[in-house]
Amino acid sequence: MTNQAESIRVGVLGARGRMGLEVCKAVDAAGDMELVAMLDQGDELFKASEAHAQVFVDFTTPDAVMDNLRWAVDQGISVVVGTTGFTDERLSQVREWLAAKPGVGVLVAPNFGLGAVLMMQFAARAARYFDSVEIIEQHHPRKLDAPSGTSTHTAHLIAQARAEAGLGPMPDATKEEVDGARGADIDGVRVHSVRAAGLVAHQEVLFGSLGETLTIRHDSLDRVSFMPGVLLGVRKILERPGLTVGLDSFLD
Ligand SMILES: NC(=O)C1=CN([C@@H]2O[C@H](COP(=O)(O)OP(=O)(O)OC[C@H]3O[C@@H](n4cnc5c(N)ncnc54)[C@H](OP(=O)(O)O)[C@@H]3O)[C@@H](O)[C@H]2O)C=CC1
Ligand SMILES: O=C(O)C1=N[C@H](C(=O)O)C[C@H](O)C1
Repeated sequence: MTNQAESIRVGVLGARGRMGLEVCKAVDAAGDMELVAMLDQGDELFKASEAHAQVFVDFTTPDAVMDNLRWAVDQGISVVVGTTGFTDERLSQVREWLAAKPGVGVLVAPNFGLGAVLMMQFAARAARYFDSVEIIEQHHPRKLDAPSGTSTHTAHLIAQARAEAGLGPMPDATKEEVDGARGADIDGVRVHSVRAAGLVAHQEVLFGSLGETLTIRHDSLDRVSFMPGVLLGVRKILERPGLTVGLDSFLD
């Protein structure tokens, strides 16, 4: 661990998990950060305030993340969140907590892969030009949730772009003979979740119109792919009070 005067003091929640382990390594290797707390299931959160963490990074579970956030915001600690499960209701709740703590920032990013952020931006841009669009997300089989946070966020962006362009429902005469055969319906966009050994995190957005298709695909082949985005979030969150959703505005 480094200990420089200017270092950002970082605590990691979910530190023994797949992402948490990678984040601990990345923070430890970053010259401008100090890894001051590594906490996982069963550890007491107060240890992070004793360690004077300025920023928490949370990669835990959808069940755990809200309690962690509540605690951190109350303590005046900013948080970079990768954990999934953020509904509009949850985001409103976080905004409410932050309203009482004006200097504190929370970044909730469905995907920290820079390529994945671009994939979502490209999909939102393409959405107005095509009659049909479906999302196929593919992940490792130990993932706890489906559909993925990334696919849900992409579906919201696409639905918003289609609505702004005045597009109606997509053409689809299919009667679903077996429940789930057509995937989940998220804001009118079908999302198909694949889970298979060997995969890490992958997503295709398939657009179609008469006589043509466009496929936008992103692959995270290793969890190191998320680290530049996580470190960027840690560096910027202290200057961004309030709630930020998605890494996009941190990349400008
Ligand atoms: N935004 C992004 O770019 C990415 C987001 N993710 C998301 O991040 C989350 C974590 O993924 P992943 O690392 O693969 O999952 P893991 O299951 O490998 O890691 C989660 C860790 O959090 C621990 N944990 C559970 N509850 C608490 C708690 N209350 N306090 C502290 N730690 C706790 C778990 O312990 P135990 O196992 O004992 O329960 C586990 O060690 C998921 O929601 C995933 O979708 C993943 C990759 C990228
Ligand atoms: O659980 C994962 O692995 C991932 N979760 C996030 C999601 O649900 O979108 C981000 C990435 O896809 C990896």
